[in-house]
Amino acid sequence: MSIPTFTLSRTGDKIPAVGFGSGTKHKFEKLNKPEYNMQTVNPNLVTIFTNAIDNGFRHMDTAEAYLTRVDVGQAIKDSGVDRSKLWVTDKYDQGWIINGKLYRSNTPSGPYESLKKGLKHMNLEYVDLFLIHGPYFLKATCHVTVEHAWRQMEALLEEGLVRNIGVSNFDVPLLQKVLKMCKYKPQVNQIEYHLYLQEEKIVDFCRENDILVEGFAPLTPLFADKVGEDAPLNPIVKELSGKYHVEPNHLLLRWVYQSGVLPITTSSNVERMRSTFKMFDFEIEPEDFERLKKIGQSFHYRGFFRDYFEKE
Ligand SMILES: NC(=O)C1=CN([C@@H]2O[C@H](COP(=O)(O)OP(=O)(O)OC[C@H]3O[C@@H](n4cnc5c(N)ncnc54)[C@H](OP(=O)(O)O)[C@@H]3O)[C@@H](O)[C@H]2O)C=CC1
Ligand SMILES: O=C1Nc2ccccc2C1=O
Repeated sequence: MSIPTFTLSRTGDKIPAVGFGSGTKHKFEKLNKPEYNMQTVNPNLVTIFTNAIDNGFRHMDTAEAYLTRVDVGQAIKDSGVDRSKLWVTDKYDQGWIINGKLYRSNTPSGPYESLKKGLKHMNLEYVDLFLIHGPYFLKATCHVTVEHAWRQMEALLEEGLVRNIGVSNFDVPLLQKVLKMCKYKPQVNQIEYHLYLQEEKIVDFCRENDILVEGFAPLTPLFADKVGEDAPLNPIVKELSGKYHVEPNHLLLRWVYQSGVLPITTSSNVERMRSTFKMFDFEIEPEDFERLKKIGQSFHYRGFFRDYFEKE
């Protein structure tokens, strides 16, 4: 099975067009178990990530903040897949404010030291993509400004320890700040993106600047605990899943992909992992694509980083 790719503008590197996340539920599987930490593997997670690779994923998404670097590294080793055939994305933990609570960075000195640690924990010589994870550059979270952090990202690039650099959860003003001072532009911005959060301003800005958008939480419209029982897409998702003979998750992933955004999804379920790639076996017709888009725009839902993005 060959997975479609997106091409990054500066290097021409080809990134598999769907990624497997080791954050969200897996992050909590690590954080909530005091017997594990960022240096010790959780065998359950290694099994899940190895299953993902065994069942076709070639793009793994991890982060310092997830504590799952070591589990992803072990899964890569256990899978036996050649390193050159896998895409690995990692992220620098600059610290957070979530629901008003402050979380300090794991590496306040910045991305340089973070990545060095990460390579050790993953047992890798390089990562394909390294991102600044979030927009929270406060004295209380880390010791670098976003500009200092970006210089460190560029140093990692020049040393060959990372093949591409980018950001995550950056809005337009923060992207502009980096573009103004950078030697190498961000290649990627990973943001929350789904039918109920289409982020047109950020996506258009990224497109104009050759920055690939990756979308996390692409399946959000499926979850009644997030969007409610009567969310407006429910009937059309049912109708079109029937029309295209796919499951609702395939339709949602396909919509993200067809909109030019690379979805980062995850699962612990082997059957769901295996069937994810059905998203590449059909095409949503333009009229259906637009109907989904329009109905999606009639409702707003953001699951992550409301403190930052919904402050005004
Ligand atoms: N940069 C950032 O700040 C962030 C990055 N991320 C990255 O994105 C990744 C994915 O994020 P996430 O929000 O989990 O993505 P998704 O929207 O893909 O949701 C994944 C969840 O959906 C469930 N699921 C999958 N398929 C189905 C289905 N057919 N029906 C019902 N439930 C289903 C999975 O559970 P099950 O195991 O039961 O299949 C899993 O818990 C993260 O792991 C992380 O790597 C996420 C958040 C923030
Ligand atoms: O996957 C993630 N879950 C999170 C929760 C809080 C902050 C960042 C993240 C992720 O990147």
